[in-house]
Amino acid sequence: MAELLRVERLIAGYGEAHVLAKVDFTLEEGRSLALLGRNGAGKTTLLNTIIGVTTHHAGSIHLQQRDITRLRAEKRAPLGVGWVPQERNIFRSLTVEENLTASARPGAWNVSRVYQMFPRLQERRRNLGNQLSGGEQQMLAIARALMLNPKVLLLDEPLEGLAPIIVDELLAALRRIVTGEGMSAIIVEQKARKVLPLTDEVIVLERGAVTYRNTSEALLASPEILEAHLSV
Ligand SMILES: Nc1ncnc2c1ncn2[C@@H]1O[C@H](COP(=O)(O)OP(=O)(O)OP(=O)(O)O)[C@@H](O)[C@H]1O
Repeated sequence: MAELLRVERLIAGYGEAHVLAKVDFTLEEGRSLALLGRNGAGKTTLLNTIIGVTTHHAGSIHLQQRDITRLRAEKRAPLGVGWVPQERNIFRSLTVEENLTASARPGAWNVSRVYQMFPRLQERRRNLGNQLSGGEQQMLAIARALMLNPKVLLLDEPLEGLAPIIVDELLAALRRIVTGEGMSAIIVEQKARKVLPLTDEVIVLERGAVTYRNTSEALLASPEILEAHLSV
């Protein structure tokens, strides 16, 4: 399988502060990665560094062999870095459908395909962003990122703060997106047992460094390791 993303000896943070300490990992095309770690471990900082909004200190990031380490954030999205931030940056004063078409790029994902993935969004297509429930907003944030037809989708705690029934609905959609449609993805999550069943691989961050990597299946089968790294 072809290499999609390669992060090497990456040191990054905010201003002078170093949050990531020599992070290394690779992601192949069509594969998905769970990014786990306790609060403050640096998960969001790693996603922010891949999208290009932190201070780079050392190391490199390659997307399909292209060095994007020093590329500005706005140049990375068109190259295929799709981002679903924790705060779900939807346009609250636009309708669902306007949100979807506002920044769409041509490709396999279009409005009808994302409506198939999220039928609730089709039902709500004329509603404004601010009229949606938290779960619907999260679906819209993911759908908007898909409309950019990215090469890799970066999802920052997509299940956070949602009711259990919505969590299950979103997990089912994410499973279809990453396993059914073969979308490459990195999913940051606190709830390891929710995200491991739908990802191929996992890395655990502790104090900005990768302290564990394996297949998701292997980590799920090792409760003692889950406990040691994550206290879950
Ligand atoms: N904008 C910022 N400026 C300075 N330091 C920051 C900033 N954002 C985060 N940090 C610091 O970077 C470290 C890692 O935070 P980060 O948000 O990446 O962790 P996380 O693993 O995503 O945690 P959480 O699960 O709580 O979101 C923390 O010590 C945090 O205080």
